[in-house]
Amino acid sequence: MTRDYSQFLNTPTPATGDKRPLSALDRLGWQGFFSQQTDLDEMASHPPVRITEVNRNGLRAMGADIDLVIPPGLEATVGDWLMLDAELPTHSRVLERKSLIRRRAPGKDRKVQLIAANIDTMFVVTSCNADFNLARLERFIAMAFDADVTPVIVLTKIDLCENLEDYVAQARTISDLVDVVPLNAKSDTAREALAPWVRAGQTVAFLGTSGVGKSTLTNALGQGLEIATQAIREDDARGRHTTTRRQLYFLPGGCAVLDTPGMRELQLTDAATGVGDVFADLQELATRCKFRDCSHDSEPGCAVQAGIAAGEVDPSRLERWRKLAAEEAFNSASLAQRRAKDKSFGKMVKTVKSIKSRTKK
Ligand SMILES: Nc1nc2c(ncn2[C@@H]2O[C@H](COP(=O)(O)OP(=O)(O)OP(=O)(O)O)[C@@H](O)[C@H]2O)c(=O)[nH]1
Ligand SMILES: [Zn+2]
Repeated sequence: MTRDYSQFLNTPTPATGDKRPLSALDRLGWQGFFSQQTDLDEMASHPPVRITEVNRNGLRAMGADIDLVIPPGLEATVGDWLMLDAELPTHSRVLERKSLIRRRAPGKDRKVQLIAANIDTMFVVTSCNADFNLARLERFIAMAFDADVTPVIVLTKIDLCENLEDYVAQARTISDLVDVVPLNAKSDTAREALAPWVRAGQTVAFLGTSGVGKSTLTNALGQGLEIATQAIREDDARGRHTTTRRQLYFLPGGCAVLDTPGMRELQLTDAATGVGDVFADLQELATRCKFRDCSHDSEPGCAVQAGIAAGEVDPSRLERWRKLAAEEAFNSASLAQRRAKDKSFGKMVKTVKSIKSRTKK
């Protein structure tokens, strides 16, 4: 007997003009991508729940009429969808992710940490002032591409800036695939400007350095919900302030907003694909260099240098590509690779020290 799954398997992402009432799952960000991974039987016995919060007690999971805390032990992160095993919650099945933002933990063990899953849009926020930095924007965009998240560049503080066109033009040089949205985060029009991405059933996040307007924008979307100020700050062992909570907030219109400090401090790691996507034009050009390991410096037959000579390639962009690729490679290096590097670095330091001490004597 074939069962008719069509009713729930075709859960389209609600469109802007869609007046259909939103189900509890819609509001949590349930999409066709997830329903395709399950069936009615499983949904009945193991209902879908989304991880909306990660804290010390475990993972908070919400579904239709479900709100529980799963104790630590499940390899899942905020934004994940699970098919809940009510008896043994830590054995719940984690659904395949639409997108995943990870990072390597700083410090010795360099374990990969899951930051957030199933984000649809990442607003990369910068302001039209000294914060604006093309290299940093490119790095954030590369991260988004690598995580399979759609990046959108948001330029804030346009009300305080005189040469807006310059900023917009520069931001547009980054990638043809990325929209650029200039706005005043404090004005009533901010919500409207982000509306194409902030839709029911979608999950969005803000990324950017401190003071660029992420909280202001988050609050603008929430209409006075004071979302971003709800994060709990605690002192860590070293007396620094850290936000221990990572949380998804749900807007009245049915869109989820992620607020996590981890997102704000992302280092570029394991994002070689993303870097390649941002600099796709240069990467393509480089395939025509004479040598496969061309460093695009002074090698003969370098197609990239030829592009610069012909005025088709911006030399500063090549420079940023190099730096970003190097940063990515360094941060993504395995512990063993780093140890090897550290060893040779350590040797060098020793040599320098012994030379110094000898010359002192
Ligand atoms: N005039 C103007 N002020 C803005 C705009 N966006 C943000 N601000 C102001 O800039 C300051 C910093 O904004 P926040 O929203 O706190 O910045 P943030 O990115 O959340 O900063 P962190 O929480 O430190 O990461 C606040 O005083 C805002 O009112 C803007 O578009 N125009
Ligand atoms: Zn080359």
